Parts: sequence; structure tokens; C-alpha cells
Amino acid sequence: MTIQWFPGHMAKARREVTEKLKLVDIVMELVDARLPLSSRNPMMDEIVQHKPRLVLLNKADLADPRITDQWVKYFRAKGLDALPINAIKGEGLPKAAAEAKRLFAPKIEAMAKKGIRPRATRAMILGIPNVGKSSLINRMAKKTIAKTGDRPGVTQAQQWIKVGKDFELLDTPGILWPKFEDQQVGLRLAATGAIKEEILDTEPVAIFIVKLMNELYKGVLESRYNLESLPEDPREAIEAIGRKRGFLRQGNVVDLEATWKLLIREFRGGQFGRISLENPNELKEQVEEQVQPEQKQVQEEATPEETTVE
Ligand SMILES: Nc1nc2c(ncn2[C@@H]2O[C@H](COP(=O)(O)OP(=O)(O)OP(=O)(O)O)[C@@H](O)[C@H]2O)c(=O)[nH]1
Repeated sequence: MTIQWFPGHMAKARREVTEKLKLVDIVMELVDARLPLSSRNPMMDEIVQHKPRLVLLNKADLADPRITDQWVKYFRAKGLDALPINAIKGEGLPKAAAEAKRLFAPKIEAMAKKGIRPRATRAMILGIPNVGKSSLINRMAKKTIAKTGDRPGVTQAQQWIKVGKDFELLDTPGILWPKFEDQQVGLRLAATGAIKEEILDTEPVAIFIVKLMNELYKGVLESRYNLESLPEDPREAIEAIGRKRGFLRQGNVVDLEATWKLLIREFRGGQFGRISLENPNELKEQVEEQVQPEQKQVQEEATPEETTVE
């Protein structure tokens, strides 16, 4: 699957994020709890640099809770504060705001010592497409006081959302590209919804889902589709599921396209249960690779013929 951002788009996204970063004290990095590595931007460390950062594992309601706990430990061991959240229901958000304030507290104290009046901690959300940035901002906005007015002194008018006491969130998120250089990463992102359906090649994604379920969550597809057993071969399994669901065309032929779409929709919607696609214990090597400098080159060398993900 060759899905990639245009290098020009990546540069623009990076520029926009860099501008926003100047306005905030801390970054709330949103990742998908089901695939916390593949849903991170590979250049995150380089882009954010020395700002305090809190990793929020969103959509935790869709991920395997046992594995999410391991991810939290994994990030903390790396020196990054991390918390699981559910941006739709608001679970974990008060804790996230409190944690963000805690991360910036030493700076506020230092300001107070210099005689500068303490002010609210300002944060921004940063993440790849579809990871839940808008949901998180909306949820935080709903819970609290209305937006404050434009802040004078910044070139571009920015709106801030007051969240509780002494905490403000920039009302527009920073969007960065995911990493695509690996086929498996692309499939994981596609399966979980980071890539728009319209530009998806649905067959390989559906096959990927069936293989994943057979490897990690045996028996789930069988019970979901009321089948005693499923063929080992993923294509045959898909055909059996389509037949069982009555997705048939003229001549009793299974409508494969409808079945692929069904599998993708149900997987994304959590109908197969809480599934994690990445486990920190199995992916140690990839984690190390993520911060290698050659990553930058791979991203910037993306060819313009490739499809763009907005
Ligand atoms: N189950 C579940 N779904 C979520 C959660 N957060 C967001 N979603 C869903 O994920 C999808 C994407 O959410 P958005 O908030 O639009 O994501 P975004 O990062 O702003 O997306 P872009 O605008 O494409 O950058 C929506 O269908 C949300 O309803 C969550 O915590 N749990």
C-alpha cells in the first residue's frame, strides 16, 4: 500500500505546528491506544523538542486494557508521562489536565520567584489524522467555560478554551502525518481508521483484519458471525462470512466488496471486542528505530505520485 503525504504537505504541517508550539507551555500528544507507535509521528521528538509532553492514549475503550497498561508503563520508562483516555466519554480528561498542569508547575514557580504573576498553563493537542483531536477539544470545551476571546500579541488570532482552573487549551489541534514506510504500519492505520475509506484498497485491509483476529483473538470472528469454524485461508474465511451474512450476488456468488467493508466497519467500531494491534513487548526493535535520524530522510523522500492523506 503506497499511501503517503506529499513532502510539501509535510513541510506545511510541520511549519504550522512549529508556529502553534510557540504559543503553548505543554504538548498533549494524542496517539491511538490500539497502536501507539504506528499512530505517532516519527519526527515528534524532533518537532516538539524540549517542551514538556504528555502522551494521551486515546480510544482506550477500543483497546485491550491489559496491553494499554503496558504501553503506559512503556512510555513512562522512556521518560514520557502517559495516560489512557476516552475523548468521547471524557474518561481520563480531568487527570490529563491536572497532569499537564503538574508538568508545567516548575516553570510557573520559577516565574513567581521572578515576580511574574502566575498564569494559566497553556496546552495544545498534537496528533495524526483521525486520532480524536477534535473529539478531545470538543469534550474539554463542553465540560467547561466558553472560549476566551482572541489573545492580543499573537500574529494569528487564536482561541483558547478554559479548562477548569488555570488551564487553557488551544482550540485548534496540530496535525502531523503518520509513518508509512512499512507495509504493516500502513495496514494497521488503515484498519483502525487513520486512512479515509474512499482512498482505501479494502481487500488487503480486510484480509489483514481476518489474519490479525486469527492470530491474536481466536474464535472471536466465529462467534461474531455465528459460524462453527472458519477456514484457515483468510480469503476463504471472508467468503464464508459474506455467505453467512447473506451478501450474495446473482448466481449465489458472495459479494466480497460488501464483506470487506463490513469487516472493516465492524473492526473499527469495536464489534470484535477490545483489540490492541501493537504490544510493547513484541515491538521493541521498531520503537528504537522510530527515533533514528534516517527516518527524516525516508519521510522527505516520499514521491509525489503517491496518494495523499489529508
Ligand atoms: N470509541 C472511541 N472513538 C473515538 C474516541 N475519540 C474519537 N473517536 C472517534 O474517532 C473518529 C475521529 O475523531 P476526530 O475527533 O474527528 O479525530 P481528529 O483527530 O480530529 O481527526 P482529523 O480531523 O481527521 O484530524 C470519530 O469517529 C470519533 O467519534 C474515543 O476515545 N473512543
